Order: sequence, then structure tokens, then C-alpha cells
Amino acid sequence: MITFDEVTKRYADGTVAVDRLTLEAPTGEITVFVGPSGCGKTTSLRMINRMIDPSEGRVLLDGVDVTTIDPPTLRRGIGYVIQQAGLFPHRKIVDNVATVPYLLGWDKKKARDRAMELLERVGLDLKLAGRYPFQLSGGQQQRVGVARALAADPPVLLMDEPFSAVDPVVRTSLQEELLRLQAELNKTIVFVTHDIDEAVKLGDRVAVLRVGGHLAQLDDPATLLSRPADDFVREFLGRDRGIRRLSFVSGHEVGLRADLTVPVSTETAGLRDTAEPWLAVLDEDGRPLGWARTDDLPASGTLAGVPLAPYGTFDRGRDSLRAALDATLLSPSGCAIAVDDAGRAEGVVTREALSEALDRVAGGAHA
Ligand SMILES: Nc1ncnc2c1ncn2[C@@H]1O[C@H](COP(=O)(O)OP(=O)(O)OP(=O)(O)O)[C@@H](O)[C@H]1O
Repeated sequence: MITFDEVTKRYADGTVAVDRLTLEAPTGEITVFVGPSGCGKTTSLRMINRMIDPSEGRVLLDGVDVTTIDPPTLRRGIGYVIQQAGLFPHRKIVDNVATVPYLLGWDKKKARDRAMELLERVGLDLKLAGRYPFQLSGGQQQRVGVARALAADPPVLLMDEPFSAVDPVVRTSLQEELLRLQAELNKTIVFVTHDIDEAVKLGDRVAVLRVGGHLAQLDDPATLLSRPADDFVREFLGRDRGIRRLSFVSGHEVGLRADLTVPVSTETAGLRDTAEPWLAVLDEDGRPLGWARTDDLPASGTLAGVPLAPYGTFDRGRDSLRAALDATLLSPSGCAIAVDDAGRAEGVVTREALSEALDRVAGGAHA
């Protein structure tokens, strides 16, 4: 566990970068420091591995004040990943990853075997191992940076804006890769970003800092989004906070309307008077086929002869309500069809039902 105990950092010119910061980053979890530029995120991170020492207060690693540990010993147990990966340009990828094992005096073959194993773990094609950093894309270099930080199997990983320099698609895949790795490795990770989406996606706990190095709020993402501590945090989280919060609400929280689904064998005659503008049409196994607009239904025959509009589905057992919202956007009806894991429709989710679920789960505080 990493503990900040009343930590202040005052630079030589008098700038207070971090002001009496007290928080814990629990073992085996991802703690994210997020906040606007200059709020002291990087300074805080670097006080963990003693690239910077505090002016006042203490940073403890498993209860031991880090300033009592000499930096090389301390850093052996702490992997460090930075923006642009920071690879050695004149070393091949495999040797970049093996840097720390070499320093620790491992024999060359063991160090290289370990490097290859890690390259595979972070999802890199092993054919790239013999290349130099400039021959890799930005996203590939970041994966190498993560592999290098993990090489000596340190219990702690510090990550300073590691994915900021790559495009959004690559960034998403790097984030997913990190979560997958973390599920296997259970490192104690402190992750710095200025991007609130990244923070709520990756963090078990998110520390929002404000300029001057003050901790504004420390909470799990769902609580942070539903109960911002003050106006600063609310503004930093942004207007689409309600949409982000949907990612943390289980599909089971939403109410379904079974009356909006109809089997394809149904006669249209009885449906034309319904007040509902759209009905979800299901095949004989109960799987969705599409949406029928009730105004356009012919006077006779079954739904089998009716043109159907596209639909979006979400799996209540597996997906969050964010997936339900995305599914509503795919349907002209503005509703999503909830399905079970066999793809059979369980009912329809309306926008009103989504909004009600959000209010209920968060105690009604979404603005
Ligand atoms: N060596 C230094 N001397 C004086 N002031 C510094 C020094 N390093 C950082 N600062 C100042 O300390 C404050 C916090 O900087 P820090 O780099 O920790 O912020 P940050 O939140 O990581 O910002 P960014 O997101 O822009 O990287 C800033 O006002 C910065 O200008």
C-alpha cells in the first residue's frame, strides 16, 4: 500500500505543487490521479519513487517512509511508465524490455526470455523484438514501455500519462490491455492522467486534484460521478457525467416493457390502433427481427410481410446501461431491445426507463 501522509512539495521558486496531500493507494488496485494541467499529479507520482522528495510530510510504501530507502533499491520494486514510452533509441526492443533484468545481473538468456514473455503478454508481435524503437508505431512503443516496466515483476507500477500521445483508437486498446493485464497481475498501480474518461475507466479509485495540489475528492468512479464533492469536481467531470455514470449501472437495474414486443405471426389488424409508435417484432424463437412502425401497418396479414427498421440490443446480464443507451441510438424507435445470453428478447428499454434507473441508482442527483 502507498500512503501519502500530509505531503507538501514546495519547489525552490516557492511554487507549492502539492499541498498537504493525504491519501492511500491500496495494494493490488489502480488509483488514478486526475486533474487539470499543473495540479501536481506528476509531482505527487514522482514522490513515490523519489525522483522528487517531499518538503513536508511522508510518503510510505507498506508503512516504510520512502526517504529511508536508497533510490536504486526503491526503484527495483517500482516500474515506471511515461508518455512517449521513453525507450532507449539505440537498443533493440527485446533489450529495452530486458534493461532492468540486465541491471539486476540476470544472465542474458534469462533476461531475454523474460523480455519475450512480457512482449507477448502486452500483446506485441514477437517479430518486432529485433527492431529499434523508431521502427515501431506510437502504440507499439507504449506497449514496450509497459513490458519494460514489468520486467523485474515489481509490485508497484507508476504510470504518468502513458497513453496520452497516441490516437483515440489505439488508446482504447491500450487501456483495455492494461485492465486485462491487471486482472492477471494485481499490481499496485498509480496512474496519472488529465483525462476524466480514462480515469473512470481504469481507476478502482480516482483522486481528483485541483491546482495548488489540493485533493478535491477521492472515490470509486461510480460514487465520483454520482456524488461530486463540490462545484470544481462537478465541472471537471463535465456535462456528460450522466452518460458516463451509465457505465457503472448494471443492466438489471432498468425496467423492461414486455408489452412492446410482438411475435412476427401476429395479425396487423389488432395492432393498428395501439398508441405506441413502434413495436419490436420477434421471430418464433423470441429473437428480435426489427422495429415495425404502427402507423405504417397494413390492414390485413401478419407482421411477416411488414418492412422492419434496424434495432440495437443489449445483454442485461453482461452489459451496463451505457450499452443500452448505445443500443437506443441504433434504433429509430429510440428504444433498445434487452436480450438474454441466448439472444432472446426479454423486453424493451425506453429512454424514460433509462433515466429512471439512473435516478434511482444515484439517489436522484444527476444534473
Ligand atoms: N522543478 C520545478 N520548479 C518549479 N515549479 C515546478 C517544477 N516542476 C513543476 N513545477 C510546478 O508545480 C506545479 C505542478 O506541476 P506538475 O508537473 O506536478 O503538474 P501536473 O498536474 O502533472 O501537470 P501536467 O498535467 O501539465 O503535466 C505546476 O505549477 C508546475 O509549474
